[in-house]
Amino acid sequence: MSLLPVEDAIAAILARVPAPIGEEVSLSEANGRVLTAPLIARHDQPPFNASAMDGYAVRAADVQPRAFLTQIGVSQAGAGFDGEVGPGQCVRIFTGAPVPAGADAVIMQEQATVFGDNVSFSEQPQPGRSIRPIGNDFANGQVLIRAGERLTPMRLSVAAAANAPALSVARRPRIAVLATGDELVVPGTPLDPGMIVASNSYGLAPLLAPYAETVGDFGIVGDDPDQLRQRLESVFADAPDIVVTTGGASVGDHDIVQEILLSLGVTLDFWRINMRPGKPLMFGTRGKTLVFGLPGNPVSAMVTASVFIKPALRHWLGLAVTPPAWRLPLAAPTPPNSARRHFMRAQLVHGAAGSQVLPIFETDSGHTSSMAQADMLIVQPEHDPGQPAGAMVEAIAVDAF
Ligand SMILES: Nc1nc2c(c(=O)[nH]1)N[C@H]1C(S)=C(S)[C@@H](COP(=O)(O)OP(=O)(O)OC[C@H]3O[C@@H](n4cnc5c(N)ncnc54)[C@H](O)[C@@H]3O)O[C@H]1N2
Ligand code: MOO
Repeated sequence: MSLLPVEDAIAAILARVPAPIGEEVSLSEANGRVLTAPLIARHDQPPFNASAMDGYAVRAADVQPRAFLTQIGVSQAGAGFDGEVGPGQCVRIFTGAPVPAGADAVIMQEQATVFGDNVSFSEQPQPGRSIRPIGNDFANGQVLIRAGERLTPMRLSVAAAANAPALSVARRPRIAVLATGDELVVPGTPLDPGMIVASNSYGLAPLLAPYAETVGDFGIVGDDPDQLRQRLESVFADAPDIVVTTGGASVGDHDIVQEILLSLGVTLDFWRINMRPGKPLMFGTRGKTLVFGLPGNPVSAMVTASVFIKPALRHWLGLAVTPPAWRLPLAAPTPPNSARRHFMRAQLVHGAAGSQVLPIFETDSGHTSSMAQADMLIVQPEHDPGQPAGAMVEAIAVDAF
């Protein structure tokens, strides 16, 4: 049986992902979205020379020890001083207020001694002192956030400062999730003999949600061909962009997901990857809909979603930068690997030696409690002989977007 290399599978998936489509959203709805058009400044920021301190706007050359300047007015944020500061004069000014014409420095009020309208200063400023010059932050026409970048709270703050009420961001896919298996019951159900709680969808939905417009949970369906066909028909009738099934992906007599998908018009691109866990992953398309058939084992489902669906979703959104694979020293040795690439559960640990990655030695793809401890997946190459503690290894951060 030939197994597809991981890179080939990712390439095959990315080739099916459509180009990003832009939609306008208001700033308050844009967090986490990915820009499809650059954010370009439409004005200089600050829009005027602004004071960085509460104090006095002065002509720097006029400030001499024991000399008094005459205060001729006040400039406050939102209400600047209209006149000009002449020789021997100063203006009371507050943080963020426009620096009046004639003044070329601001002295903070802690350095001032005031007698009525006369002010002397204990500091002799250089021109430009405590002034934020016009355009110092950004200039009209400057690209502030590029297309393909994800909006974060800090970037949204800049977008608002640039006076953009709405942004063009990538439309997110609508995702449908369906669990298959006769043995499955929803969480909270008393377990009859042979039954298993269906957990996969509860991990997959939040894993995929940050990239999705919606993640619809189509529940559990048994391994009966007619029921599975009917349920998948109703999934496709909802016209999702991406369908994710779990279970029934392997070669057993009840593993009928592939057969039913094919009968419903899905074209299969591949089935079975040279990896563990997650070997029986299948991927295809039905019209414009991408279809991922994940293995039922819970660790296999979460690992294949992380390794294959996440990159597809990033590509869908037009994200320009793929997250760098971490290179971290091992906190403990790894055992030799088989011919399949191993995505090894691991923990990120921080100690005196810095950050290290600690392998979790559980390899059972049904072992959920060890998965719950993992915040990294060490990418162990095919036929890797095993590495000593301290060796640098590649790892994927489970929570990385
Ligand atoms: N003869 C072979 N048998 C198996 C092979 C193989 O190559 N030859 N591959 C194994 C591998 S690797 C995997 S992975 C599994 C994948 O099997 P399926 O995708 O067909 O999954 P199921 O048989 O339906 O379930 C496997 C396991 O996971 C539990 N499960 C299923 N769905 C859920 C769910 N939603 N939540 C929680 N747990 C779930 C299910 O009860 C089973 O225990 O096949 C191997 N077999
Ligand atoms: O690949 Mo299966 O997911 O190892 O158990």
